[in-house]
Amino acid sequence: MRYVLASASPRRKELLSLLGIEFEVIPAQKEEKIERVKLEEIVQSLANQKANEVAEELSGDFCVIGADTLVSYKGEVLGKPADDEEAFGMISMLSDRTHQVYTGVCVQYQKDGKRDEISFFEKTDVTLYPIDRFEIRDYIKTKDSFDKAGGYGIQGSFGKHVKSINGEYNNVVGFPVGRFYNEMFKKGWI
Ligand SMILES: Cc1cn([C@H]2C[C@H](O)[C@@H](COP(=O)(O)OP(=O)(O)OP(=O)(O)O)O2)c(=O)[nH]c1=O
Repeated sequence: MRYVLASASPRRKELLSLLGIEFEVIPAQKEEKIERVKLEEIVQSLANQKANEVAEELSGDFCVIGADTLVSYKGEVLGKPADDEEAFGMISMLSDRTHQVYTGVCVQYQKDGKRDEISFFEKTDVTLYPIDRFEIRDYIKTKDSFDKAGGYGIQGSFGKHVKSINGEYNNVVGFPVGRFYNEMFKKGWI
């Protein structure tokens, strides 16, 4: 099977590699559109748009994987911060509280001319210790914020501010590899 990851995220590439399958990377290029209200629907719709965009370019047998990660705190949806100030605002809001990280995954699978799909989301609760403004400034100086939903990366130096998580860790990093593997295994696609 020709496995294709429709994502430019280096974290997703690393996480999918854990499954030991050979795959190509063809990132989706278009700006995704948010048309839903519930976060679990938004991340699945965005993942769907990414996977479909790449699948439309392919023919024959393929298995295209798209994913999207967003952070949510009390109804506010946080994507990637546009600049340092926005990152500061996001991390201040998340400090000393519990927020949710949602990743939507969509798999477009085509074999012998038949198309099928998997779509799911995973939610992980993340609780942070209190972080003061000097610590936030120091973190933002590392430039680790800018390409990450919510303005932080749990896998880097920000890890010292994480008190607890409830749910799949890799979901926070951008790809719930455990859930993905199990969904794929049930379908016989891996
Ligand atoms: C919360 C959090 C997010 N992230 C990352 C995962 C995602 O790469 C990113 C959210 O952006 P996404 O838009 O989901 O993905 P992307 O733009 O990196 O890649 P593509 O659209 O091509 O698939 O934030 C972390 O690495 N660590 C974290 O702790």
